[in-house]
Amino acid sequence: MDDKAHPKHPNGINKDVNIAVLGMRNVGKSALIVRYLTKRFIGDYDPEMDDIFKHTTTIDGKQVTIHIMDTVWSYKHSHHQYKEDPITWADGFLLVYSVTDRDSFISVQELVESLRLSREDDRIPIVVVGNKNDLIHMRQVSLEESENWTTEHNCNMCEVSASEDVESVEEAFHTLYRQIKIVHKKREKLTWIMQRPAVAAKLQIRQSLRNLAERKWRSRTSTM
Ligand SMILES: Nc1nc2c(ncn2[C@@H]2O[C@H](COP(=O)(O)OP(=O)(O)OP(=O)(O)O)[C@@H](O)[C@H]2O)c(=O)[nH]1
Repeated sequence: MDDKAHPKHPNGINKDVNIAVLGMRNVGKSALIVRYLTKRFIGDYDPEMDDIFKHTTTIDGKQVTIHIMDTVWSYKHSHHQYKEDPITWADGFLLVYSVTDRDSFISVQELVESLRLSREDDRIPIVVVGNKNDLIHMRQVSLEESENWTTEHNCNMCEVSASEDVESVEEAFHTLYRQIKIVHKKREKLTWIMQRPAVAAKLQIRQSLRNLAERKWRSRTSTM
């Protein structure tokens, strides 16, 4: 299943998409990934199983390839040897909590903040997923609370059950995929604009003027 082939677009932007699944222990990260890849729910997983999966599927009528990384909580302090650092590797993040575990929801909130800080990007694609919504009697986090928090912090969210529902799990991954593609398209457009001769010339002139102004300012301050 593991295949690291990850072709680059001529302008350096990957055509494939990398998704890292993060969240506290026992929230159902592996269950969600297996459900998405195989449409099946498996109760227990081999903790040593491969941590990057390649998946080719059709989204919005297009055939696409997604690489999905399963992680171990807390990946930074665990002894698990990642081939890649999920923070720099991923184009987007699926942050999972369990609706039956308030601490796991708090940890997702912390993850949102720390991912945005470490990637220095407030618009990094993130989808927050509340798993195990089949366990109604054990619920500790309401849908309303989660929706309020994610709206306030500008992320998409959904509730799913890896054990009972295929569609909502698929929708969570595909929503994130679409967000990533929007970011890629914007970046592609920007690269294209920057490479146009007229724009490149303007930028060069602007930079030369800036350098000149800086040199003048330096020589003035050094003679004071
Ligand atoms: N009822 C219910 N149980 C679930 C669901 N998803 C996962 N589980 C169970 O929750 C437990 C943890 O699931 P995992 O997928 O191993 O969780 P994880 O987040 O990958 O855990 P770590 O590998 O320890 O980080 C297992 O016993 C699963 O069977 C769900 O949607 N509903």
